[in-house]
Amino acid sequence: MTETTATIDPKEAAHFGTMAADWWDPKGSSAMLHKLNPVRLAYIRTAIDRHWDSDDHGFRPLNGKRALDVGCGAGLLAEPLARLGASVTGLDAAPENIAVAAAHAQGQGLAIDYRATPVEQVSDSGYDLVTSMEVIEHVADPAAFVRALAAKLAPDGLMILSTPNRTPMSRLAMITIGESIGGIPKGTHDWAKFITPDELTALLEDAGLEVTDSSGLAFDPARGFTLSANTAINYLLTARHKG
Ligand SMILES: C[S@@+](CC[C@H](N)C(=O)[O-])C[C@H]1O[C@@H](n2cnc3c(N)ncnc32)[C@H](O)[C@@H]1O
Repeated sequence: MTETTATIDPKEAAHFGTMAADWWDPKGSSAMLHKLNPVRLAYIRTAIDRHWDSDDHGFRPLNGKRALDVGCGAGLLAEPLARLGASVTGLDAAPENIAVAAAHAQGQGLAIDYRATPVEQVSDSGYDLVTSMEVIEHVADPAAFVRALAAKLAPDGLMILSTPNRTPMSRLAMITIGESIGGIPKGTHDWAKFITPDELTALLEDAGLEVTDSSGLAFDPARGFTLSANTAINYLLTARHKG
């Protein structure tokens, strides 16, 4: 079993490790993440273009940039970041996910540095982009996790996080419906560990960052996930070093 560290809860790592084999199947146990991926990629792409004023970089706005995706699973976000030109490092608590991620990237001809290493034990830093999508609600110590993410971010870097809000609506959508008929494996979420935007903003500020943008991720059965002002279910935050 994966060891407990400041940020890794071994029970969470074991749970997600059981999902590794069908992670890339859009109808498999990670179906919800496949549904989220296009909309969060659109958000990230806009944030990148704004942050680096990269209109002129065309299809590869992350050329020459280093990206760190923490809690990468089997690489649903890491691979598009590599295609946008970044040199990508992906970390995950579940070694099974890292094995599937590495094999998948190789099959796609993508050179991604995948590691089953806790973020606080990564020795290099200075990443231009740090992402962690749908992860903080699964870590052992959210404050230590955010501090460790912040320590990896370059002085002018960009951090983007997404996570479920802690509201009656998120309990209904992500657990009551999501884990019964919504395709999310049972036991994936503990509502009490969900973090509100204000709580996450406070953790980021304590880690020396400031939030520069936020968006809700709303769901409706006809249109799927969309960016929205409504943060009741899930949301994205962009942050950078203060000052
Ligand atoms: C819901 S999945 C999200 C995967 C990926 N970020 C995505 O959105 O496609 C959560 C992932 O975080 C990983 N994880 C949980 N706690 C972690 C930690 N403390 N450090 C790194 N990865 C962690 C799990 O193993 C799992 O792969």
